[in-house]
Amino acid sequence: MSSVKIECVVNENCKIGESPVWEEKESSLIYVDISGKKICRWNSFTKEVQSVSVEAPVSCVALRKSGDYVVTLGARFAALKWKDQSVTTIVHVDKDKPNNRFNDGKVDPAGRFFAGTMAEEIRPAVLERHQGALYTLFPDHSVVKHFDQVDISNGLDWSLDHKTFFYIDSLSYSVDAFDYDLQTGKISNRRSMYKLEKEESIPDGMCIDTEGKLWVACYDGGRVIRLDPETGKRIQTVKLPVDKTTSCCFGGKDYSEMYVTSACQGMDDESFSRQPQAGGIFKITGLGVKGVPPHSFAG
Ligand SMILES: O=C(O)[C@H](O)[C@@H](O)[C@H](O)[C@H](O)CO
Ligand SMILES: [Zn+2]
Repeated sequence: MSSVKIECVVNENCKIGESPVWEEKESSLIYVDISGKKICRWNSFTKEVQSVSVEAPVSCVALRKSGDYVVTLGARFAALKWKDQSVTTIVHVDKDKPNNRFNDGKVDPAGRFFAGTMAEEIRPAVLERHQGALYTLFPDHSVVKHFDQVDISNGLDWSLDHKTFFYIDSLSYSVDAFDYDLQTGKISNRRSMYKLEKEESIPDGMCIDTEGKLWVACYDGGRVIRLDPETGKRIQTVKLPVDKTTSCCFGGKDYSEMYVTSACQGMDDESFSRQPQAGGIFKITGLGVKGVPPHSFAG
């Protein structure tokens, strides 16, 4: 554990960096800046960042089997063609709630795109409560709503045996588990797996490693924590040089590096001058554990 190293690989101040995804064929990390309204791609060889700007908050990006990407843009699922810099709407959700937008999302092991919504924030973590819901976009472009009454729909991932779905509604300060049916994409039997401690602050994005342990980025906690779903205990804490750590994924060679996104929106000048890398992308090496490659949307 003493060989853990943290490096800021993209020293640009995303307003809300989110949704890091490793794209093996490009040796790149893709991610979004939600309120910066752009999708970014950092090439790990050239160290260059390319980006596509869009006209609404873009809260997550995922790979697509046919190539290119799917994103959540405002309250829409949309297709992104990188070369053309074009986005086309697939489905619009929460039409009765014009103040809602999508937040975090991820593709399940069968190629379905899960993403949840929230009311737009007045300032970080302050918003109209219970306005969000969790949705799945199926490969045939049909949409299912799993539940509503969500505050801030956030991190999600699946267990290695695909029998459990892990999910975070940030303002519950809990990492929850559901039974997962990979055949149908249905979730059931919600329970809390881990309750955050006060200093860990707000649970945000998360990912699973090859030992089946969960890594959760703690917004305002300046850390990622490693949880054991079997025991419901925290087994490791890795602190970062910024407080607003938003999400994490594994990438790089054999998925042995962890990438962490962060935010600077809502910081005052004083805290920004103390944390000039706020909103940057960080690479953590030396964790001694690998991650699982991301799945691609099958539609
Ligand atoms: O990054 C996200 O998932 C949200 O879009 C953010 O707004 C933060 O989670 C939120 O501010 C913390 O409560
Ligand atoms: Zn998030």
